[in-house]
Amino acid sequence: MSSEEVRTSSQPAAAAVASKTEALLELRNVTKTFGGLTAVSKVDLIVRPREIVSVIGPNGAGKTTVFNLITGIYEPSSGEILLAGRSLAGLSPDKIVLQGITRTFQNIRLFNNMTVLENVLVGQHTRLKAGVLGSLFRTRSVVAEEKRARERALELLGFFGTALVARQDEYVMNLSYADRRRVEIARALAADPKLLLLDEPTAGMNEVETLEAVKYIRRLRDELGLTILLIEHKLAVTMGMSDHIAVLDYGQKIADGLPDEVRYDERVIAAYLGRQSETKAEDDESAAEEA
Ligand SMILES: Nc1ncnc2c1ncn2[C@@H]1O[C@H](COP(=O)(O)OP(=O)(O)OP(=O)(O)O)[C@@H](O)[C@H]1O
Repeated sequence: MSSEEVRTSSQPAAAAVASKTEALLELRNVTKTFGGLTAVSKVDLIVRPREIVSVIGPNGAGKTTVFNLITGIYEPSSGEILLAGRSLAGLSPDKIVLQGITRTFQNIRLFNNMTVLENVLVGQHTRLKAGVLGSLFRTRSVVAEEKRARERALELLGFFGTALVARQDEYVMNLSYADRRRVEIARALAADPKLLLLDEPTAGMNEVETLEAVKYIRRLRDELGLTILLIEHKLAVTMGMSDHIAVLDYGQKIADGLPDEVRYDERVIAAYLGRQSETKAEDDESAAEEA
């Protein structure tokens, strides 16, 4: 698929005004080490409201670690992460969700033994007020809150059309891969985020499903006003919809710019080609060993 095919509707919208707008998310000189390994090294990143920003890079470049740092799964070894100017230091993942950051995962993480609707309801739990006593005695306010939560969950499923609403009582394990990705996004939306992190939202999808995903990611920004940071391996997808693209290699940010700037950046080309030739050399070595 060419980037032209993906770039079907709006051009990156926020880039023109980006330099004048305050950051929603800011990484300042963020480093994460695991023992002797530096997974993320002195990374700066700015994501402004209503931007779609991609983080790309070869395998092992540090992309997922950046997501885990933003969502509080890991603490930076040094540096700072701010949301709307406020540091997220020391906040647990739950508290970071309450600040307005939610995510999806590279390997879809849904509760397979729960229905589509129940999975989306789980996403709202951080926002529900019912305490233990209220839930036990099912007070009127708890019943009303549950009703509102179900309505909201159905509304979120409806964002993806009528198909998932019709299958609200189906176990998620019976859904197609593409539908499970949609349910995971609906669950992330249920916590009412400002910033949505999508970890490889089109992984495992065919070309038609990928184009569909590109459209709804744009709609998340255009209709729900969300800011989106995504990791994506399909370069045509990122090139077609990103306001800017940050490129990581061995934990360092080696480029950050408009799609066309990044596409022709010599360091970026070298990083991708370098890793490919490493992989090829490893393949050749193991083939030689096997022979
Ligand atoms: N919990 C951890 N403990 C030790 N090393 C880790 C841990 N998490 C990540 N790493 C290492 O940090 C580096 C960056 O990994 P990361 O998963 O962030 O890369 P990535 O760019 O997301 O890769 P991929 O595209 O393959 O998912 C790798 O060398 C990885 O082995």
